[in-house]
Parts: sequence; C-alpha cells; structure tokens
Amino acid sequence: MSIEKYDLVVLGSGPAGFSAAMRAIDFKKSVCIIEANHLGGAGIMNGALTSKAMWELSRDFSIASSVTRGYRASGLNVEYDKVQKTVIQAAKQKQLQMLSQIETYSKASENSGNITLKYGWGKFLDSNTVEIISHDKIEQVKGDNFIIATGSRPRPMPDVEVDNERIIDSDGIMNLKEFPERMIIIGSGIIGCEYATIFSNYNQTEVHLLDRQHKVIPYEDDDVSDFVSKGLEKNGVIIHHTANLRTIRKRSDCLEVVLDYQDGHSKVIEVDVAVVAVGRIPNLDNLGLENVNIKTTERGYLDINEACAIDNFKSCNIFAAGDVSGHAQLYSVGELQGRFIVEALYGNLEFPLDYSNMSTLMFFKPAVAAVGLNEKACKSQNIPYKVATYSNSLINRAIAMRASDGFVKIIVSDDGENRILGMRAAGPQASTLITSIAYQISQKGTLKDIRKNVHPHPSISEGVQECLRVFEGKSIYKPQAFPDFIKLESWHPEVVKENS
Ligand SMILES: Cc1cc2nc3c(=O)[nH]c(=O)nc-3n(C[C@H](O)[C@H](O)[C@H](O)COP(=O)(O)OP(=O)(O)OC[C@H]3O[C@@H](n4cnc5c(N)ncnc54)[C@H](O)[C@@H]3O)c2cc1C
Ligand SMILES: NC(=O)c1ccc[n+]([C@@H]2O[C@H](COP(=O)([O-])OP(=O)(O)OC[C@H]3O[C@@H](n4cnc5c(N)ncnc54)[C@H](O)[C@@H]3O)[C@@H](O)[C@H]2O)c1
Repeated sequence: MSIEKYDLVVLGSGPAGFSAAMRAIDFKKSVCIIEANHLGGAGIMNGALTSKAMWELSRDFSIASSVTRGYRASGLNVEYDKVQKTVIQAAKQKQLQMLSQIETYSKASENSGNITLKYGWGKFLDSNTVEIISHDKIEQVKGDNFIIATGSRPRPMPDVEVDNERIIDSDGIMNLKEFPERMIIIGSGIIGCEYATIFSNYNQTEVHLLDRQHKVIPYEDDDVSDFVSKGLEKNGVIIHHTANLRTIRKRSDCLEVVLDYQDGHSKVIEVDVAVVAVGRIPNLDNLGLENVNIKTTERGYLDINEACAIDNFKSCNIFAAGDVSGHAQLYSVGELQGRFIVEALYGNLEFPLDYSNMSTLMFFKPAVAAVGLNEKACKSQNIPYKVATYSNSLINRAIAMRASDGFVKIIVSDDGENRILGMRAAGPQASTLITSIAYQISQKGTLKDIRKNVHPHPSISEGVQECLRVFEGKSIYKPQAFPDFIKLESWHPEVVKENS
C-alpha cells in the first residue's frame, strides 16, 4: 500500500485549519485537510455562522413585531422549521464556497499548491504519519508538517446528561422541532446570552437564563454586563442571578429544574427545554498525542509558543491553532494563528503574532463589541488609565434610528502618553465602530494620532469622535450638562507604602 505524502497535513477544517490550508496554497504546497465532521467546523455549523444567521432572522422578526415605530404588522407568524431551513441554507452556502475552492485546487499544478480533503478521524501514529479512520476505511498519510486545528466542543456539566432532545447544548439547537414554550439556558456567557437574545426576539418562548454569579458576561466590566442584562430583561428574559443548578428532573410533560440561590433559598421551575452553555473544551482526545509526546496543559489545551509550535519551533513539525490553543475562542483568532503558522514555515514573517487588537462581537439586543483591555484587565495588570463613556442618546443617527440604547467607552493609558488601550461599543453598528480603534491599538496609537479623524454625519461613529474629545474636555456636548450620558473617570494603582 503506497502512502500519500504532503507538505502540510491539517487536522480540522474550521477557521484555523481552513485558513492555514489556503495560505499554504499561496506557497505552492501540497496540503491534506482531514475533517471528522462538518466542513468549516464550529465556524459554520452549530457555531458562528448558524448562530449569526439565526440572530439576524430573529432580529428581523423582532423589528417587524415592534409597535413603537409607527407601524403595526398583522398576521405575523414564525415557524421553527422554516427558520431552521433558512439557517441551514446559510451554512450550506458557505460550505459550498469552501468546497468550490478545495475542488479548484484539487488538481496538482506547477503554478500553485494543491489541496486534498479527506473525511475521517485523524490520529497521530508518529510525528510524520497520521491515520484517518472513516466509516468505510482506514488509511494513512504522511506529512512534513502538521497543524492540529481540531477545535472545541461544548463543555459537559457533571450530572446533566445532554439527550439532544430536551436537554441540549449549542450543538443541539438545530435539532429542536419547534419553538419550546419554556426554556432555561444554563450559563450566562456569550453563547448563553446570544441564544437568550435569539429566542426572546422570537417571543414564542419563555426564556430563563441561569447566571451563577451576580453579572452576565462576567469577564466584562460591570457597565457592560448591566447593559446586557437590562437588554435581555427588556426583551422578556428572566435572569436568575446567583443561582446554581442543583438538578434537572425529567417528567413526561416537562423538565423540573431545581435552582439553589446564593442566599440559601431554592426555587423549582418547569421548562420544556434546557440548553447547557457553560463553556467549551478542546477536542484533543483520541488524537494519538501520546504517540508524538505532546502533553496538554493543566487546563487541557495545547501549550503553544509565539510561533504556534507546540515545542521549540526549529525542531518541531507539529503546530496548533484555534480553539485548541487556549487563546480566546474566536473565529478571527483561529484564522490569525492558522495563517501565521504557514507564514512562519514557508514565508518571511515581518511581525510577531499580536492578539492585542482581536475584537469580539457579541450578538445581543443591541450588539456589543469589544477590543483591547477593559477596566477589569487594566486593574488586574496595574495599568493606570482614563476612561471616557459617551451615550448613543446624544448621537443624531441613533436618535433618527429610534435606537439610542448604547454607548461608546474608550480606555487610554493615564501615564502622559494617552495610549489607546481598549474600547467597548454597545448599540447599532457596534461591530463597525470597533475597527478603527482596533487598528490604533495594533499601531500602538495615542489620542494624538486619531484626533485629526473627521467622522461623517450622520453616523453612529460620531460617538467615537465625541468620546475621544471628552478626554481633552473638547466634546460638543458636555458632561456637566449630561452627567448620565457622558463620563470621564480615571484609575491609578494604589501606591503600596513600605513600612519603614
Ligand atoms: C454557538 C457558537 C457561536 C459562535 N459565534 C462566534 C462569533 O460570532 N464570532 C466568533 O469569532 N466566534 C464565534 N464562535 C467561536 C468560533 O466558532 C470558534 O472559535 C472557531 O470555530 C474555532 O475554530 P477552530 O478552527 O479552532 O475549530 P472548529 O471550528 O471547532 O473546527 C475544528 C474542526 O476539527 C474537526 N475535528 C475534530 N477532531 C478531529 C480529528 N481528530 N480529525 C479530523 N478532524 C477533527 C471538527 O469536526 C471541526 O470541524 C462561536 C462558537 C459557537 C459554538
Ligand atoms: N460572538 C462571539 O464572539 C461568540 C459567540 C459565541 C461563542 N463564542 C466563543 O465560544 C466560547 C464559549 O462560549 P460559552 O458562552 O459557552 O462560554 P463562556 O466562557 O463565554 O461562558 C460560560 C458561562 O458559563 C458559566 N458557567 C460555567 N460553569 C457553570 C455552571 N456549572 N453552572 C452555571 N454556569 C456556569 C460561566 O460563569 C460563564 O458565564 C466563548 O469563550 C467565546 O469565545 C464567541
């Protein structure tokens, strides 16, 4: 039996693996992508694309059902299976684009690299050989270099068995047959809050959200968490703060959920569906890591260096990218790392891997975007900072949209340099507002560098312009006149005095 040999073998076709494979094409390399399940991974199916398609559809429905905008729609109706079909269409559209590109590069050519896609479970036999186990055969491929981009899956909860019908996780959303009448989402991180937004937008489901702490999205600053909570509650979501799940009892006609609150009292609620959304864990089991002497970290991830190599870059030929790497579990991070590895291997790298300007877009109502440090991060790193907040209530475009819930919050260093450290934006078009500040962060920009930018009118981005002016006391609208809408604060680490 002859064994196929490739320059690069990529395990997993999610954002990390696919972007790496496509960058290797640019260097005229032969690439094998091994995919165990859905092409595109969680970047497409049961993840980023499907959830965003569902969010967009739910938002349209929520706008159409609104009665505060001078119109009232009648006979508005929504069926889960139709929503599901449209969401799957979106995922398929992207997968077909990916397949089209793979097919285009499937033939060996002198002018470009080539790609082979193989479906099956990849497992290392040694540091140059991977076995691929599929339902009808087992084969081996050899490679000079490998990238582990096998992604992550929903974290299971002890004593809660996901049955994929009534107790599901984010992989099971597409299995639902209809809108549940009542649902509890366990976990108030991004996935939990996004699905709480989506199901409450449709207004067909009583949505309960379990938050075991005091704040949803606990890693964000309190003003952001409070804003998200308020938006969810305005949309009808019932948030159970400081509640821990004791048990879910399956009854024939419902799920009986027992919640224990921090203050000692308990509550039993009935729902039809429970969604477990308590984080994700890396897919590193049964990969044959022991055959190549790769160990996982205490948290179960792969420990990569700044070149994404698992060992010393010069001597090691196995790299890792994406959710397995223990960095922020984001589409753009996976893509960045995947491309970076290939450039480090075959090209001339001009810059080190930089995560400082990675943005997160959170699809709530309204959306929230984040880049760089927040106040919590500055405090934990003892970085003195100034923070200015400017409400969308003062922005003409937001007023015109009748959607002025939201704000821009920018953080700069308070060390005389005014370096742009981070930004949070909430409200319409938050995702576009963040990009200019993300760029400044990557360029180590200061307030002085962006002062000259003039923003068009009427645009939501005028909030960014005004927010930046607040730092210098030059905003058109003043904090003195609008103390609830415009704020400027600063923070310095306490100077620890040594006992003499
Ligand atoms: C519900 C949800 C919504 C999300 N929304 C966003 C968002 O809006 N924005 C954002 O930036 N991020 C979002 N994410 C996160 C984003 O999807 C992930 O960070 C990203 O997909 C990770 O990419 P990856 O390539 O590392 O892994 P994955 O996308 O998980 O892909 C890994 C692939 O490897 C395959 N695989 C696993 N083991 C093997 C093996 N042994 N052999 C061969 N193949 C294997 C898997 O089948 C999978 O297809 C979301 C995630 C979820 C779950
Ligand atoms: N728009 C986006 O960028 C986007 C969207 C979805 C997912 N993602 C990525 O996917 C990752 C996973 O999302 P996630 O929401 O599952 O994880 P997460 O880490 O964001 O949130 C998990 C939440 O579950 C809570 N939790 C943990 N254990 C619990 C328990 N036993 N009981 C109750 N609550 C518990 C945590 O306190 C936390 O609030 C995120 O880190 C994010 O990077 C990104």
